[in-house]
Amino acid sequence: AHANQEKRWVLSDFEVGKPLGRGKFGHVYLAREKRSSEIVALKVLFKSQLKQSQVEHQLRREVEIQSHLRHPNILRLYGYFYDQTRVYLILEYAAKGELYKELTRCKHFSERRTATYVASLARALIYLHGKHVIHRDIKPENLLVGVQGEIKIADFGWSVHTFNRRRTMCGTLDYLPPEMVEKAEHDYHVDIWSLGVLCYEFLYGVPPFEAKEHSETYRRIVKVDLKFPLKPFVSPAAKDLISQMLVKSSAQRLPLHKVLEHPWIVQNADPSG
Ligand SMILES: O=C(O)c1cc(-c2cccc(F)c2)nc2ccccc12
Ligand SMILES: [Mg+2]
Repeated sequence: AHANQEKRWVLSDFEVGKPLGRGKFGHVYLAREKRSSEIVALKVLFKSQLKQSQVEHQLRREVEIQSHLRHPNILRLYGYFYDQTRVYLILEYAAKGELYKELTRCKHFSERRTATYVASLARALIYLHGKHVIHRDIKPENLLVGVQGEIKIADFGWSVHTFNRRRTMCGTLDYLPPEMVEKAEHDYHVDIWSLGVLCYEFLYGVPPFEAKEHSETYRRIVKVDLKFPLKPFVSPAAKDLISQMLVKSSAQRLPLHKVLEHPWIVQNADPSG
């Protein structure tokens, strides 16, 4: 099935506005679809760059996966089109932008804000896993914030359907669980590990296994060298949840539905998400 391509989109269907950000393969612009006046984010990717980086298949997979997903905490992909030199993705516009910029500004988030984000992400991951999709790249850079402050998972570039699990990886190791850094087979439990890393980073402002050298981060991950700083203060209940997610054996990690039932989440997450 095509990515809900009932309609053949063309660039002239849109009024293109200010740049929202730039990624490795091109820029994202604010845009308005002329007929509906709908505001969207138009992600423009250069074919030359995509070819050079050999990610065409990954992009097609990202489009195929994301276009079929419907969840309040997953960024919508409405469609795509391409011309001679570029591929365009028509994406939901997340009005409050990139979460990592907010985390940098605030240094760290409160327990209530963190628990609300973690609960929303757990629900989104339950939905994703229910569709046999693992994201594999859950990190602040891939999280956006909607106009109501709700968190949205974006960038499905590394997501896969569970049957074809690829072991190639790039970028920071910080979020990868032991089985991925050890290049063992891996499954949807990887997203539970990354959610635990995120929860820690939201509360402390730094990821749990951060180190100067890649080799040191690798050692800390495979050893699950988890330490909780004295500052900022974080409740024992929060540490308990993190400790139950950052478990080396993937099958022993707290299942996502149990994350939603954890006392710290129940007591701190805003039900509206
Ligand atoms: O010229 C093309 O046919 C073309 C199509 C697509 C493409 C087709 C569907 C979905 C999607 F996300 C991308 N990506 C490309 C990347 C590099 C060079 C050419 C192409
Ligand atoms: Mg990304």
